[in-house]
Amino acid sequence: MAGKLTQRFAKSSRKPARDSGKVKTRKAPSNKRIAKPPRDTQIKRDEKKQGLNVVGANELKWKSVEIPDTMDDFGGFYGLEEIDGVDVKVVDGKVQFFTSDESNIKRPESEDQGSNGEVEHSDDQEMEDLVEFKDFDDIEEGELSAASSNGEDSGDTSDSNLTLERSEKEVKKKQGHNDDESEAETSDDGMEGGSADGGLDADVELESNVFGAELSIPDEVEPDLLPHWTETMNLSMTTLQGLAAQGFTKPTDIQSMTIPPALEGKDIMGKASTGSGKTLAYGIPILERLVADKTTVKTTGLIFTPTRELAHQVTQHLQKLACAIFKNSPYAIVSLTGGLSIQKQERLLKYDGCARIVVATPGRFLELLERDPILIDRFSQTDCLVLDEVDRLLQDGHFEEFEKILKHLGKARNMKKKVKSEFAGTGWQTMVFSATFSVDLFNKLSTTSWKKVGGGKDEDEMELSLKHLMTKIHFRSKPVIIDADPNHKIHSKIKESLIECLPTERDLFAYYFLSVYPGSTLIFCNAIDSVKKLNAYLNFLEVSSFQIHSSMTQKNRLKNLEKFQQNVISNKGEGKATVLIASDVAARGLDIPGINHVVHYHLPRSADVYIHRSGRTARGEQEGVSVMICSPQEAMGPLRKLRKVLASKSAKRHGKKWQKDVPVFPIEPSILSQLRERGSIANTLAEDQLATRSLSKDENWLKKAADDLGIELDSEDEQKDIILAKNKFKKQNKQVGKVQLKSLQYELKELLQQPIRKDLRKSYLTGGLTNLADDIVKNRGHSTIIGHDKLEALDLLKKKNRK
Ligand SMILES: Nc1ncnc2c1ncn2[C@@H]1O[C@H](COP(=O)(O)OP(=O)(O)OP(=O)(O)O)[C@@H](O)[C@H]1O
Repeated sequence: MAGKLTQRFAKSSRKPARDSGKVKTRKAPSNKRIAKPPRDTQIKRDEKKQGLNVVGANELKWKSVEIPDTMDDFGGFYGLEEIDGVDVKVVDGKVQFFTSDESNIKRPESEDQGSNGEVEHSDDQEMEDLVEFKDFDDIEEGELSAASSNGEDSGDTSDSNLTLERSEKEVKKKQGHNDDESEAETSDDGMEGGSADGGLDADVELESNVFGAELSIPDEVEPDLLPHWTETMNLSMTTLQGLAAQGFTKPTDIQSMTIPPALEGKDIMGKASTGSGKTLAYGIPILERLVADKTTVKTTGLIFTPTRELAHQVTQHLQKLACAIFKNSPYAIVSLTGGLSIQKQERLLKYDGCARIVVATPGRFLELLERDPILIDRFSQTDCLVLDEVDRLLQDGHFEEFEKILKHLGKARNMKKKVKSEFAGTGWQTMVFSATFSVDLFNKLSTTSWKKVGGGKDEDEMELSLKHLMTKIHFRSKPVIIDADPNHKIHSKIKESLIECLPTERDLFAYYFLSVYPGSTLIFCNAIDSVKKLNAYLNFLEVSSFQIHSSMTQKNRLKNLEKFQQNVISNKGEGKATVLIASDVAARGLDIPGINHVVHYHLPRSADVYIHRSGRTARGEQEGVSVMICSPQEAMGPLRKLRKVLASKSAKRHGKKWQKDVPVFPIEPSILSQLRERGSIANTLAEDQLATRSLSKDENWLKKAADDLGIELDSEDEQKDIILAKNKFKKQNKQVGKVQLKSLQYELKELLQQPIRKDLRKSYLTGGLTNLADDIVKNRGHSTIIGHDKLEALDLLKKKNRK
């Protein structure tokens, strides 16, 4: 019987591989899931006899489904389309549509029709339907099996989980949503989102995978090409190819200490500094298991991360490692996170060969398990469980979700054990990792009493943390404890420093730092409001600045990460700063290549956050700078505590003063004074911009609420609500009139055109102490400050440390 079909219309704008002919020439994999044409044709003929038209998805006249504005969980529903009077059948794993109602079919005038009225499909058309289906979130069974099991081309490999859904955006636009300003996912402070980059084009798609890069994979790797790997561990050719493709010639400390026991199946508790390669320390053992497990299609490894970005990044990292076998299988290693369509993820998980390794955030993973018990069964058979950034995963909020996940999977696993002995295992291998295990680090820096949490004074920090972990995670036995860098809490390649200033001058000092030390800088703020304000401020000062915080939509977060990275490359040659301003959503795990400086606009609330934030620089073999902007009040309390917690054991033993631990960053007053005026105007403009946006949002919200309630709103109602009125008044106070706005903008423009000079000296091109002309010709001087040396913040701090 014909029913009502509902389809999620979410075409990727990426060009499918159809043109290349690769899809057409795809061969069936060994499990023969590709549709068999003869039977297919027979069914079409039978249906025709019954007066039914067999049509492609593209030829149906889908109608948009109205979604009520009040539905807040729009992630999976915007862009829904439906149709009546169409029957759908799966024939040999291929979806077919049948309808007797001609009005359901789009008929372009030029289209050829066969004598019986059936649309003749060319081969190309059929292929288009197949590709379209993948993009509709509905994936052809044979196609996926083919892609994932034999590694042949499955079309556009860039269509990963990061793919954006155009129609979703279009519908949102129609409904008056600005992407950058929509969706408060886990809003810390209840504030609205803001323009990500002061006018980011909402139609811009992600052009590349944010964390991805093209690799050239060697066909074979002679073991003696990677002796550092092959001499100490027995790795498959697949892994060696992945390592060689990325140029990783030797394991990092945490990798050489972790991989051998992990390959033996031991549970691991691993600690190593930020940026030291922990992802591959657990990724390689999982890949080795997967390569050895040729017969099954089960999920070999289940990896949990606390943030979505980190899950996507880990996925990319493992995809690169496994490039030799999964080069063209974008779904073999997948991330399951919130912020992206749950329906798509559910469909994906139904196919054999997909999700051999899963990287998930606990919230979305639990949601998926609770919607489909079959998934509980499937994931309970996994071999290996990893908790990346375990200390964060087990903190409030996440832990309840994680505990439920463990309960579901554990129960299913035990049941299997009783019923079918071949499924019985001794439990999965568990590996947990972080750069911060010490309980001390988690104490809030702002608390007045400084208490050491934990047991005896001399008890090892890792042992203490393990006790804590053992109560939460069920290891099979006591795990192997690995501490790759017991003497350092902060990565030894990070040079720390401190800028003291008044709380109201943070913006100015941040601008100073960026002006004198251009490069790629990641600035962390404690509040989303501050992220938005600083972003607007820097944009007015013509600094390339982007923002990322938890009240932005997931895709805008990823988009801004991508834009930041693109700008880092283009600005580098010109000696200009590129800035990413972030809330702590970006503090953990993110591996953004080439960050030169991390600036703590506010001191973080705990020492572990400080370590993770700072660790966004000095990744892998690189060095980096971490600068704290600190008010006198912060210096008295939180900073003191922070330095005490971070002090190395030897410094503590020698009674070294915490103040000497971190050098003060040198500031040149003459340069600062030249930045003051422009900074002040930018500040007024930024406040005006944010207040105006916020007021217009409030107004829309009030109007909508009144409409929903069917009441008429007049300005007196607003006046009566004291909080509303106060808020409005506060914001209005920050606005400047149109005329003043124009004049300020003009003034700022003029100021920005004036060059900044070292020591406010009148410098002459060929005279004076510095020969500017010579500097310019030899590209020696500072790119924006006349008469100033080109100096890296890192070199400056190294010199200072030596002194
Ligand atoms: N053996 C290796 N040789 C060279 N570079 C490596 C090696 N292993 C990993 N890397 C690189 O080092 C960087 C940091 O790796 P990774 O993200 O795994 O660090 P991490 O220890 O997990 O950091 P965090 O604690 O901040 O999450 C990455 O860019 C990665 O590609």
